[in-house]
Amino acid sequence: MNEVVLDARDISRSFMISQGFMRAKRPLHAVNGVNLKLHRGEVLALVGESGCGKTTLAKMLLGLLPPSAGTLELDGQPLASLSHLEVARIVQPIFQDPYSSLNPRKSIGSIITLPLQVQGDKDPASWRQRAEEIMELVGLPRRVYNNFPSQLSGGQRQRVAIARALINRPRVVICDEPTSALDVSVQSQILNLLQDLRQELGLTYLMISHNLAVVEHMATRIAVMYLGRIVEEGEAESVYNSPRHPYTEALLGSVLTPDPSLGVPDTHLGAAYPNPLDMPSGCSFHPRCTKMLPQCAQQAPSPIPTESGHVECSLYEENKGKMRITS
Ligand SMILES: Nc1ncnc2c1ncn2[C@@H]1O[C@H](COP(=O)(O)OP(=O)(O)OP(=O)(O)O)[C@@H](O)[C@H]1O
Repeated sequence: MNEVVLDARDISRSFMISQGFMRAKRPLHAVNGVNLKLHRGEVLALVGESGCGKTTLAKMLLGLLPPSAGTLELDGQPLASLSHLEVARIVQPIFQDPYSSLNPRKSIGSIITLPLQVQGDKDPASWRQRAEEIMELVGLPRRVYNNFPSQLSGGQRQRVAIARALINRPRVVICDEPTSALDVSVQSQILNLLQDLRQELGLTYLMISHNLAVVEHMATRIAVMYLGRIVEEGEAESVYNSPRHPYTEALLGSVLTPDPSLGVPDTHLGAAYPNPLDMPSGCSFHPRCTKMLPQCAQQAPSPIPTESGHVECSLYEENKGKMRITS
């Protein structure tokens, strides 16, 4: 369980944003100094509101977007030294929308076997057999091999996406909201399937969600992201049962507005999600925090170790390597 399969050290990614004609471009810090370790066999849930940087972080971990700063290692090797094909053999994504992530003109068989072709598998005669094996594992009947995505239900399409991701037996799977586009009745079936596959194939998951409840029964660890930073991280049970960061508490209470672009002030938190181009001074959460201290508007908190992770909040201070509440 202690083998590190993915290690992100202080990684950041910014985008230069133009705010209109004749105005200078400004950096938007989508991911801002994130440290994250994925240990073999664990399910790390990355949670946070829309726009906090989850997808940007996932794209960097998949080698699809280079970090502006920091280092990334996959299976002990610097990600920057690996080719796209090598990265794809180690880490694979499963996206949220099985309607748009599958090519409607390709048959299920060709969708599932495409990664074998891309990786230059030398034995095309075995592709169908390998596809059927993985179809059985994900609960898809063999008879759909020659069907097209439009002939399948949403749940079956997500099973196709899972089969495609797993056919080359990656070690890490990044699941980006894997059930949010599905009917509620199907969501738990897909989560249970992912859980079974993890055990059977020894997989490690990074599960991205804006909703802590969705990942509740799967996560072994939880990382809470806010405006590009991991503000709290730790063992799932500890984060659920005794959340330290006021933002984690708010997420657990599910009181956040789902779409920050709506600019709707959240009644519980008192203010809308900030514009990432105009980051608040000090602690970036302070304008919405119900427990704000006088220093929070000026001073960005440093990470403080907890029993199983860390929290970035001035309510706590480090005392001989342990955390205590600021007096
Ligand atoms: N290619 C890009 N160019 C400019 N800005 C970007 C780009 N990609 C992301 N951003 C900005 O970076 C910030 C983080 O976006 P990101 O998509 O990573 O967040 P997210 O948490 O995944 O959101 P969602 O849950 O809606 O997918 C947002 O403010 C977004 O507008």
